[in-house]
Amino acid sequence: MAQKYYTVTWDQLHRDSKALAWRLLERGPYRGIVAITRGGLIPAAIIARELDCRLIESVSIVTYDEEKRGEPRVAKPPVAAGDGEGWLILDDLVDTGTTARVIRALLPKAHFATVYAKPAGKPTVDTFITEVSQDTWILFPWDTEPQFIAPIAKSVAQ
Ligand SMILES: O=P(O)(O)OC[C@H]1O[C@H](OP(=O)(O)OP(=O)(O)O)[C@H](O)[C@@H]1O
Ligand code: HPA
Ligand SMILES: [Mg+2]
Repeated sequence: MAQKYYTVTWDQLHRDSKALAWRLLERGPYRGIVAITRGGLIPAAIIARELDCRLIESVSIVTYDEEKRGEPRVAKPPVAAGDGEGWLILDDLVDTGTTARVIRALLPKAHFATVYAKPAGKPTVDTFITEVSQDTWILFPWDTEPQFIAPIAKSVAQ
């Protein structure tokens, strides 16, 4: 299990994805967007809207079972993006870079961007917005829900 958690709200994800769209705008236009499912789907939808891009391809790469990393499995390869020339690949984050290396091998000429990045994955991504430490687990809004938290005075040892 990770040592720290970094909770991302829907609002924050929307803002960070828009910040990424601003950065990607100057590198465009793009032929289309490749969303890495599932985590890349929501950033891809937000960024496609901002970049006015209607052509969305999906690639399914399964690397984790909750916080446990396994061998990456391509459950659905790209069918429409050729060698990636002119295409933008989007994912929610790079952690170890395992998923990124698989997608780069499939689409070597595409631009690869993520909203969040950890140090080990940073060299595998072309553009990202926010970095968190390697021992931090990012909790995305689709993995969480608001719940009761005890008052600070009752949760620390007196
Ligand atoms: O840099 P890495 O160590 O490869 O980790 C990053 C990948 O792991 C997560 O996907 P996951 O395999 O959990 O699948 P999901 O997107 O369907 O949840 C995340 O969405 C990235 O795609
Ligand atoms: O920090 C993370 N959060 C959510 N999913 C992930 N997949 C790899 N690393 C992470
Ligand atoms: Mg993923």
